[in-house]
Amino acid sequence: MPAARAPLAERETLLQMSHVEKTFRGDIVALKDMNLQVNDGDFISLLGPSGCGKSTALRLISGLMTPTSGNIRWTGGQGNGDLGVVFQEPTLMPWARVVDNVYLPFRLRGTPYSEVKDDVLEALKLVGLEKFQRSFPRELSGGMKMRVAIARAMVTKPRLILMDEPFAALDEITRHKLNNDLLALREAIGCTVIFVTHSVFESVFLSDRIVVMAARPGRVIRELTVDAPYPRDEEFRTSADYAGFCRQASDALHQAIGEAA
Ligand SMILES: Nc1ncnc2c1ncn2[C@@H]1O[C@H](COP(=O)(O)OP(=O)(O)OP(=O)(O)O)[C@@H](O)[C@H]1O
Repeated sequence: MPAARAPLAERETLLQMSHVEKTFRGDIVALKDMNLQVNDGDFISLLGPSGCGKSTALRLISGLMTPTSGNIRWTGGQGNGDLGVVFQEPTLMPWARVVDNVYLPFRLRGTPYSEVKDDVLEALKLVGLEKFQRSFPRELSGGMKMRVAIARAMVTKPRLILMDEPFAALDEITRHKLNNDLLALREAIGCTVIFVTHSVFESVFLSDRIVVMAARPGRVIRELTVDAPYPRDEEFRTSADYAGFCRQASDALHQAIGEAA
């Protein structure tokens, strides 16, 4: 069992983005002076209108891109397997069975399957797909494919998981279910999450910190704390507290859209 999360104010810094700027083609300022401290155990949502630089921020943190200026530093350095990434598309290998898709991060490191079989099967169990380990992606629904992608991102028990609108293409009911499952999974492996979304409701349900961004240039304009305990469930989703947090986040999002207009 992972240790209980420390209160927000007492968490240790996992990584720090300092004065990060990203410019494309010389004049498209995707991000300007972005500062973000990510602490161990945070569930952070990056919430903002289209084009405010949410995906760019995630790609910079993942190391897929480098900042034009500023820097991103992991406390104590980034170790092998510290990071898992889930994109909007599940990006599974269509020719490989579910179990082989989840094994992939280990295979890329050259770890034999026999050494990590238990981890792979545990990850599949955590996403409720142990009975589908021999299936191919084409035999799965959209929600199930996304579960495989999440299992693959979590199988190495990374310290940080980056998720770029993973549920945007799913219907509302499936999305709610995956939101519930994601929180349960996070409890099980105890990782930190940065989650990109356009949805106020999703950001409030999942996160304890919401970073609201505005576009042109992409920047952070507000940060909100969702001070509601985990585990969160349907009772939270229908509570007055939830409605209140959604109102705050919605106001901040409207401010972000107004500032970009
Ligand atoms: N490779 C690129 N080349 C040129 N411009 C880019 C590139 N990637 C992103 N941009 C621009 O940078 C800005 C931020 O894009 P980004 O995709 O990070 O925004 P976003 O908030 O994730 O948007 P969305 O919610 O629509 O996915 C946009 O104006 C986008 O057009």
